[in-house]
Amino acid sequence: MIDDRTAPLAGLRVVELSSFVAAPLGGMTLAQLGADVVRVDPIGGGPDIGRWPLAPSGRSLYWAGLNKGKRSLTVDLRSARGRELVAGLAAAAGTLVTNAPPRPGLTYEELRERRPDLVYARLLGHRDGRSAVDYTVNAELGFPYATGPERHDGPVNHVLPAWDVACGLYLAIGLLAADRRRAATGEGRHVELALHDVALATAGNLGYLAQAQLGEARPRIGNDLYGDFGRDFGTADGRRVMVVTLTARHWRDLVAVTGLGRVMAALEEALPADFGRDRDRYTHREALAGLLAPWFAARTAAEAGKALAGTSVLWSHYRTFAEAATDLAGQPLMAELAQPGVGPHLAPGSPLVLDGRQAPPEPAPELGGDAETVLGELLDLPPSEVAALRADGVIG
Ligand SMILES: CC(C)(COP(=O)(O)OP(=O)(O)OC[C@H]1O[C@@H](n2cnc3c(N)ncnc32)[C@H](O)[C@@H]1OP(=O)(O)O)[C@@H](O)C(=O)NCCC(=O)NCCSC(=O)C(=O)O
Repeated sequence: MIDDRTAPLAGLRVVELSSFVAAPLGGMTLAQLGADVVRVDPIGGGPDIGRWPLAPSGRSLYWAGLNKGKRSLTVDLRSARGRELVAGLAAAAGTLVTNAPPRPGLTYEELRERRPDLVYARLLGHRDGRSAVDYTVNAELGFPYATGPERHDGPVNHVLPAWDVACGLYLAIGLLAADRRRAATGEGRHVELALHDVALATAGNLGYLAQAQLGEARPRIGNDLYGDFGRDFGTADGRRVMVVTLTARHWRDLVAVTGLGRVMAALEEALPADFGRDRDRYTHREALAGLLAPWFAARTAAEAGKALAGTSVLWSHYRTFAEAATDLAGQPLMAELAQPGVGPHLAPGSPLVLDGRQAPPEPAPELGGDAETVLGELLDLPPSEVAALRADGVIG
């Protein structure tokens, strides 16, 4: 159970009209900090209800993973009665988070009439309201042309939906900032965030867009680290190790552990170069990698790891998801979760550690499974009225 120490948002109620990654992650982040988050979906589920990966039962592991610790209500959002019910819930909760296109009766302007101090946080694709997903935003901004093997011609997509993740967290921050202001002044707020803006801001914050404006093309460099020395090496047992040096100390340690001090010193003198400097390590990365590769090739991954473990060098074995899943029991973030429809498995709680404590994972709700408690607590509806709404097809 989430306890007081790990639930600083206890008392905050949020209605979430969402689907896919970003907005559900924002809502889950709030729930993991103790907020009461009610996800509202169309009857039968939103567009993400069956999204892969699936459990053998057919239940979506993606949906279960992104909706942990929430309550669920399903409503006929196409009917005026259904939307009226959701508007009442949003007004009662006082806070709404959404990435759905606004429906009549559920726009900020309409809801604010009912609840003047409403905090309404909305994720858009683009600023102007056009839809977008991580893949399309990425394509628009250049990342797929800077990703992948050096001699590859076309774009390379990334499997990590980075903008969705960043947006979910930004959405939670924006909502909490508005809620903080509301607590001080009583004012509500309309918070908007666009997936495209988050990606554009990040590309700008990292200097990539400034570099392009100044006329320099960012190269595609495979698994190499841009601007310093980092790449993968093959080991004697056919595995691969990622090695990164970011400081002069990391580089000194890598040279020492591989016994290449004299060779590197001779190369520095001959070039000339100073491998204590990041730009020199980057410029001469092919030569450096060529000298280092035999050390890795002569060792198993375990032997290389054992030698590197005592140094400041940043490194890791490459593993598949299947391999990473073999030692989850040792991770303090993970705890056994009895997820209905999926069965017991190890799932992450909140990565935030508060006074040394972490909120463990809570199961995702059964779709539509909390109608009685949600409508009873937020709208004071007795069970007979909830049953009537269900009989009329207004709720699922
Ligand atoms: C999520 C979207 C791409 C979905 O595209 P849309 O064209 O809006 O979908 P459709 O109209 O075809 O949706 C079919 C029905 O589902 C309803 N619908 C659509 N989106 C939602 C959400 N978020 N929640 C609840 N219901 C929804 C929609 O009203 C329709 O209902 P009826 O009218 O009743 O039929 C877009 O809404 C969008 O760009 N949202 C803002 C940005 C965003 O969240 N992008 C995805 C991030 S996650 C991501 O990138 C990823 O997972 O990958």
